[in-house]
Amino acid sequence: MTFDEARLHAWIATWARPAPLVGSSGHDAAVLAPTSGRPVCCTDQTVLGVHVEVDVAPRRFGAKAVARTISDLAATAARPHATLLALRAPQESSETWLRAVLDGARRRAEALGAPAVAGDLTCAPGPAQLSVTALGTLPGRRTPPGRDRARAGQVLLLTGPCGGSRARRHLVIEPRLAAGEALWRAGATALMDVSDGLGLDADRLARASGVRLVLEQVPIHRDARAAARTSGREPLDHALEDGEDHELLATLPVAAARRLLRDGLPGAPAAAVVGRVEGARRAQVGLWLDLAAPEECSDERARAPVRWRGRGWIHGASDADRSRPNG
Ligand SMILES: Nc1ncnc2c1ncn2[C@@H]1O[C@H](COP(=O)(O)OP(=O)(O)OP(=O)(O)O)[C@@H](O)[C@H]1O
Ligand SMILES: Cc1ncc(C[n+]2csc(CCOP(=O)(O)O)c2C)c(N)n1
Ligand SMILES: [Mg+2]
Repeated sequence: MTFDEARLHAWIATWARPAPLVGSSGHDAAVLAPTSGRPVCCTDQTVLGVHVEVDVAPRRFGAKAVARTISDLAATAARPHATLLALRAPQESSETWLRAVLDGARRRAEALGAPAVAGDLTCAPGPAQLSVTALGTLPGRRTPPGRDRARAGQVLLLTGPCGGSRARRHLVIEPRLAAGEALWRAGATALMDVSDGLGLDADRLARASGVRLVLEQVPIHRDARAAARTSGREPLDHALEDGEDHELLATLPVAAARRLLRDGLPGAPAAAVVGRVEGARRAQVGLWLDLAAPEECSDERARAPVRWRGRGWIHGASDADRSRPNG
């Protein structure tokens, strides 16, 4: 069997009723029970050949699409509530494959606390694509976190090591939901997930906030060291440029960061303070690296931070100009 919307709808109708849904299943739009907290929403497209290899296991495709969307809720300190799944695939896709994509997505969504409440199916030539919209809630009244809210004097915290995600981790993303909420409650103002590369995303955070972000250490994932053995690139560059780590970057007061790390950040045992936030004139805004260990640097000038000039993932950029997004 190939793509047949009617058959797929009939199969979807057999799914268990999702908890947040109070309206009719299979209706034009899903009506949900009221929730406490402020509504939060985000959406991400996951495209075969762009975000996953074309021969990916279909359940993994579905699961990744959901997890990477929900990572944006984690980056907002929000609690997941529901998801919508929009699948587009070519006619020749087997029904078994299509069902597996949707089932992988549905199960991951359920496990992350955001059952799939609605969606859409489209048959069209070209690569398959699953677009996931997530709804969540932000508790309390505190100002929401924003990538534009880093302030001079804060420190930069990263929830885990980066790099080498393509080997495996990008398919099994663990959104840092508990850590995101704990960071925000502890006083983090800027929060962001690392999807396009630690360097590029930290640079975006710095520019959105109008500050100079100084990275003093880069926790390198063992997958980055493994990737470097065959890529000819440094493990540090893998950590700064690979992306799809889905760790959180946060800026917060130093005392709050120390307290959180002492008590343990939930779901993020390898979290660490990795840098500092400085006020800056316009020309200094962005990400800077200050990675030299003090004992290796008797000369004070050797410790002068250098501007980060690496690469990251920018859709539409060719390999040649994917770097230096901001001049
Ligand atoms: N088509 C669009 N319409 C409105 N806003 C958009 C559109 N595309 C992107 N944006 C906004 O631009 C900003 C950056 O988008 P982007 O998709 O890069 O998000 P991200 O969080 O950086 O990436 P990721 O989804 O990989 O975590 C977000 O605020 C997003 O909502
Ligand atoms: C087949 C294949 N090719 C390349 C990559 C790497 N990759 C794709 S998108 C992206 C950034 C995040 O995307 P977005 O900005 O859309 O959130 C990265 C690092 C992959 N995972 N699979
Ligand atoms: Mg994000």
